[in-house]
Amino acid sequence: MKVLITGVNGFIGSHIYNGLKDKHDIIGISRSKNSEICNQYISCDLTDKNSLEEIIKNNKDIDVIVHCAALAHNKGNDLSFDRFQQVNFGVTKDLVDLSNKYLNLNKFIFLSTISVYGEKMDKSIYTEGDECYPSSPYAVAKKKSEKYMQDNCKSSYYILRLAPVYSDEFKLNIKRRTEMKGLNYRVGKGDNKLSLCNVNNIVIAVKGIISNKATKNEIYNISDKSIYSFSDMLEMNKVSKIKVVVPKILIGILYKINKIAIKKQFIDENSIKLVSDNIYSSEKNM
Ligand SMILES: NC(=O)C1=CN([C@@H]2O[C@H](COP(=O)(O)OP(=O)(O)OC[C@H]3O[C@@H](n4cnc5c(N)ncnc54)[C@H](OP(=O)(O)O)[C@@H]3O)[C@@H](O)[C@H]2O)C=CC1
Ligand SMILES: C[C@H]1O[C@H](OP(=O)(O)OP(=O)(O)OC[C@H]2O[C@@H](n3cnc4c(=O)[nH]c(N)nc43)[C@H](O)[C@@H]2O)[C@@H](O)[C@@H](O)C1=O
Repeated sequence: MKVLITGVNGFIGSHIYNGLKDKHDIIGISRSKNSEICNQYISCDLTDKNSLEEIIKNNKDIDVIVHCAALAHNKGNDLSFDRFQQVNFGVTKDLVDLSNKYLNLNKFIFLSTISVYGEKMDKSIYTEGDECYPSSPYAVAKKKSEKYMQDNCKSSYYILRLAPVYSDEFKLNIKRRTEMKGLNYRVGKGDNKLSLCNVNNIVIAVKGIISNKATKNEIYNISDKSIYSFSDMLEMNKVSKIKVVVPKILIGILYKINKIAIKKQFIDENSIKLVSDNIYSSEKNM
């Protein structure tokens, strides 16, 4: 199969590349000039639709697209709503439109996020059929991409809603929940529960989809079978002997003050993430 991986130099794209490279012919795109891993690499800012169109026109034999490129991890200097729309929605839309126009595409795999469900204090388990209430610009753009794909993609599509992803080497999502200024911290007893996703499980899912083991035109939560407590995450990221314990009630008060007075989406979203259970079931059969 000829597979196009966008965001091939990124954390997840590079793992998918390594998992597929022995059996498939892979073209990789990212923004950076060079790729240390991908032989058939094209450097392209995907927001430049003309350049993307040239790439697609010149590779009409692409069978599968794995679309990983996005602004993730609050990266980049321009974090405006418009920038998330441009990169995280606009590029997905262009890729769908261009693949409809030029390719006889077999499968379009889109890396979405569990953030599309939105954060809720009083809800702890999220499954694919649940209503979505995305709040951050990142999540809004991802949800809009999902909808565009469902309404317009002519090939089979597969939407993967990833729980926060980690590997043995890359634990940013765990670090952010357990470490601040070089010190480990814990909220309350550390017993709140969370789904995480080992990057290898994404590679397994993508391989399964490419080898026709998944039902097409579906959305799938992708997460580890295990559910983790914040104390488990502290074990995965021990950086200091001292553990700062932040009382849950303090975060609860901040959450309430924010609702009434400060009204910052960042505080709302992240206080919910720290004091509630967030389980993204991956039990749906592929
Ligand atoms: N990591 C996680 O926990 C989660 C990730 N996801 C999703 O998975 C996908 C991959 O995430 P991850 O690998 O962690 O993120 P990274 O930031 O590591 O990788 C993102 C990739 O996208 C590329 N990219 C970004 N903007 C552009 C652009 N304008 N043109 C071309 N390439 C661009 C980057 O290129 P370059 O490096 O050259 O700048 C990079 O290769 C994203 O869609 C993300 O939303 C979803 C849920 C959780
Ligand atoms: C599924 C989802 O997974 C990942 O997102 P996330 O881990 O859920 O979200 P986050 O990184 O915004 O927040 C996680 C926690 O971390 C703290 N927090 C936030 N921002 C800073 C921050 O800038 N610094 C520090 N120290 N802590 C922070 C905050 O306490 C919060 O509770 C993404 O890769 C995303 O791509 C994705 O889709």
